[in-house]
Amino acid sequence: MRVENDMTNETWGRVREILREEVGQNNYRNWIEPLEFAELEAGVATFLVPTNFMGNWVERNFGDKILRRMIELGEKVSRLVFVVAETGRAKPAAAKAANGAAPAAARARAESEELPGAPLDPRFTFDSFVVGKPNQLAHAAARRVAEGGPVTFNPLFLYGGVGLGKTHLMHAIAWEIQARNPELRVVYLSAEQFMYRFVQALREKQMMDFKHLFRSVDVLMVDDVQFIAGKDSTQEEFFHTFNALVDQNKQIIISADRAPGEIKDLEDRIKSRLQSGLVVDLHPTDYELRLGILQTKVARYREQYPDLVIADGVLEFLAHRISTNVRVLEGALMRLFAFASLVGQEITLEKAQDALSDILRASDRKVTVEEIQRKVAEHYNIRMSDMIGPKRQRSIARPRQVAMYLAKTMTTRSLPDIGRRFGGRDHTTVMHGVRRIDELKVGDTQLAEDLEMLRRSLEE
Ligand SMILES: Nc1ncnc2c1ncn2[C@@H]1O[C@H](COP(=O)(O)OP(=O)(O)OP(=O)(O)O)[C@@H](O)[C@H]1O
Repeated sequence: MRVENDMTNETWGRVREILREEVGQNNYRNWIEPLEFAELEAGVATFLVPTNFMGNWVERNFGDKILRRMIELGEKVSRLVFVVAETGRAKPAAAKAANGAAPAAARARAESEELPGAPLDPRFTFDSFVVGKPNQLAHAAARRVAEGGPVTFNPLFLYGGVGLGKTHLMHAIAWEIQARNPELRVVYLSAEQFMYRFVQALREKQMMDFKHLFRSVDVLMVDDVQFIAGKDSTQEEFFHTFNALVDQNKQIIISADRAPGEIKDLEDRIKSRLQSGLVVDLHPTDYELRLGILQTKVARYREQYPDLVIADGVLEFLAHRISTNVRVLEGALMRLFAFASLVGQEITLEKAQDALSDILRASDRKVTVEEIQRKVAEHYNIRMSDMIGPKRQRSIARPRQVAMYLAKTMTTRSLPDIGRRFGGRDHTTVMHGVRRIDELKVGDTQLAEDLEMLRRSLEE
């Protein structure tokens, strides 16, 4: 037994190192590092965790990964068990959590109480949320709710496509409320977790406890509520919880991937309840917001790694080329950071394109140069033949440059290739055109708007 445990301790050390790479530094610090390996007996590996919630969370989110890696390293393990450590043994996750972005009191509280919620991500605060046109309203509403005061919007319903910041905003609200009012019981969880807890309570005949727990919170936040569509008894319970809390004037915040009315298989009475407060959506990101997010993240990263050098134009290129989903954008940036730290060199546009070729391909909208030319010609009311013809007067040349610019930023075509498609022009002419538009758009808001509008309609 002793020998086996020593071996496993060593394996666990190696598994942790692999997971550090796999799940990222923040996840690692929050969830993996605080785990304490206890023993491996009869195929069951036991870990000590600071709280039940943490155990559940790790099991659900990282259990498979841990198990797989242990097996790969030769351990005879078939199951993981997470046991709450006696006080003072394992350290609470949040006390060691990432960059200190979240208020310390709130962190301590979130960990210390057995509320029925999921842990909050310390990175998701208002501080780290970049505001732009597409998310302005959602952000303002979230701020208002987080500031407390009389409950005016109930529920606050946030919706939007994948990776646009719904979860981030919800966590930010939770952190802020807890920082302002540490005595409030704020519970954040996904609709899936709500169902999981509900089913567990049913199975273990603890419905009274379940009801009591959920009705005793001050702020309830349920993420991805579309998940309960079609799940009748969970919907029913959710409806009752919702009503009980609203009756007590407790704040409810809900998110989903679409507007309440568009969630299929959701009971009408729930739809109408969800619509009864404030419904705001997070629009797909635009170029400016994407660039803002990239710049903010690079600035943060540089605080830790001042040696990072990213050439001019790289972030602009990414903001142009990567889809509206912020998660993909972040993934690309993380890859660049990793790349930079490995090769220790400046990240040029070329290197970025190289390192991110798969991501760029995946988010390639496959717009053709010809489509761009047509769209631009239509927009500026010039003929296609003029777009590729020799005329040089400004009323023709400027739209042509706009089209060249869009061709360069929206397709993977090289400059000579683009030149060929513009009536056999030289690549330096294309380069000049692209640069000219790049310069002009800074001071010329009309041009900037035209570009955005054209891009959007080409992306559709
Ligand atoms: N405006 C923003 N500023 C900074 N980071 C952002 C912003 N919007 C999104 N992000 C980041 O993008 C990632 C995805 O965001 P989040 O998980 O909140 O998306 P979501 O809308 O909940 O997506 P899903 O529908 O997949 O649940 C997160 O890491 C988040 O921090």
